[in-house]
Amino acid sequence: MLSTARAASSPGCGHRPLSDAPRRALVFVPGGGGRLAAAGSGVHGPRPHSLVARAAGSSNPAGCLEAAVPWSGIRRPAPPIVDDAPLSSPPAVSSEERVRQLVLKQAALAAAAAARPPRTSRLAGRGDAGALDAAFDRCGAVCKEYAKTFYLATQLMTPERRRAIWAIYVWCRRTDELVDGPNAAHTSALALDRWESRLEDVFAGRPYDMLDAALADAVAAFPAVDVRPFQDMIEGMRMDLARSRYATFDDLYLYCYRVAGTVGLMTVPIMGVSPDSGAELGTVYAGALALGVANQLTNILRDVGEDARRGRIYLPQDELAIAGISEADIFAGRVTNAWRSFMKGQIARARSYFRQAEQGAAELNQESRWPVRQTYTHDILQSPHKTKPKFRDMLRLKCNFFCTGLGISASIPADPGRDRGQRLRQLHQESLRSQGQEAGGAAQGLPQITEEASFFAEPSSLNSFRERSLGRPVWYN
Ligand SMILES: CC(C)=CCC/C(C)=C/CC/C(C)=C/CC/C(C)=C/[C@@H]1[C@@H](COP(=O)(O)OP(=O)(O)O)[C@]1(C)CC/C=C(\C)CC/C=C(\C)CCC=C(C)C
Repeated sequence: MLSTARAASSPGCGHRPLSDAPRRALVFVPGGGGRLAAAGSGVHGPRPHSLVARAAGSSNPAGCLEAAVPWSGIRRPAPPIVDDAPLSSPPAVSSEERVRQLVLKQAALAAAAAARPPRTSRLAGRGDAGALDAAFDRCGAVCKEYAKTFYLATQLMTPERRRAIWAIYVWCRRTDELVDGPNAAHTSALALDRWESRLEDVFAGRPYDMLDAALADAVAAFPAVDVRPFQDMIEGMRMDLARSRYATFDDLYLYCYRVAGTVGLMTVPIMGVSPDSGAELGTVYAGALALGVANQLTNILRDVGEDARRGRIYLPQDELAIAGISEADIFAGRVTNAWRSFMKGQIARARSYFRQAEQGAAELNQESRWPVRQTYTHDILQSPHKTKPKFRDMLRLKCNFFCTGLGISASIPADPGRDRGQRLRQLHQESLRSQGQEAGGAAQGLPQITEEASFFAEPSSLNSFRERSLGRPVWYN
């Protein structure tokens, strides 16, 4: 989400009251495509005007993409054209349905690519292996710096897979930093256009710097990785430049797909599906999409207060209106019964996406499951109506923690692997002890999202990534 500097200069951040809206409780409809319904009525409130703002301009259209050392190297044939209508066209069907269709196409493309022989033309084969190794090492170092537990978990993967995942992680983080990092105020729509054409060059085997070169090598090694989710993530960043309100959940869903669901589509072809899986590839992809959406929704609920302080509200306006919550209430951080009940519905919705994600995660290659589960943030979603952990919850947490441990050993096929698994588990514990609040939720001391907490949590404790990136050398140039 957007940085303070950008949000402050971003138009469309006015505080528009919704106070004349009817007050109604919203309940989550399981299996209802993420829908919340007004209790006792199938009727939704009026759809408020969309407060779409124009894209923020910048005196520095180059943004922060200029400083890298050019790289010449591998060629990858142009990626297959995906003939989906652009997701920005007026919706005849819901965004959720259009994204679902796109995900199924991605799964079909991946299946077709997997049937082709592996590509051989790689940078590594051209005498650049040392430089390429250094590029991947750098990606690993960035990943370790920003997401240590996840980085440790990737040690379970084959070297080729983990290098590719690191390269994708770094590309995603660079992309996010364009609108959310210390230099975000300099990111214009033009800078994002240039970032996108640079992405196309990466997929065409013309990387611009060493981090791009790692990605170019990764996508050459895993031809089922398609450019579309990468382009869609950039589109998500464009949404962040252009708007600060979301009229409906369907609008917000599109944003969540673009900035987070895309991560799943980028990475499933690398992680691979278990040979024992009987599931359709589409189910696995749908789970991957759901995990990104679930994590992003959780992120949004975690950051309501922080975003509001930047004039931004990533909550469906029609649902706020039905709940009788005004923008003024949000900007003032008013915790009313209406707010609690609203949050209860939002938490239930996020949880439902986590449940769907698990159906896909269970089908992945065993060595990929733990790394994936390290990215779940569901532990910070408190059960509704509980602000203090009860004995039952503590027991459940302990069980979760124990099961994570079992997951690790179960993913180790042979004795040497078992030793490696034990060592990894030990490293994981050490890293948790030393970091205090790395990924993984309640058991590891993350701030909890209750129906009210997101207003009051200290911003500085909420976002370790962003905090850690400030005041450091800007590695993503
Ligand atoms: C195991 C594996 C392959 C993990 C993927 C790791 C990866 C490539 C992560 C990239 C994450 C990233 C940097 C995304 C950029 C956009 C962004 C920042 C999205 C938000 C992440 C949270 O970051 P943060 O707390 O820093 O947020 P702030 O911007 O600072 O506010 C997101 C919430 C998205 C995270 C989404 C995922 C990690 C999705 C993971 C999905 C999979 C790995 C698919 C799993 C497959 C199945 C079948 C379930």
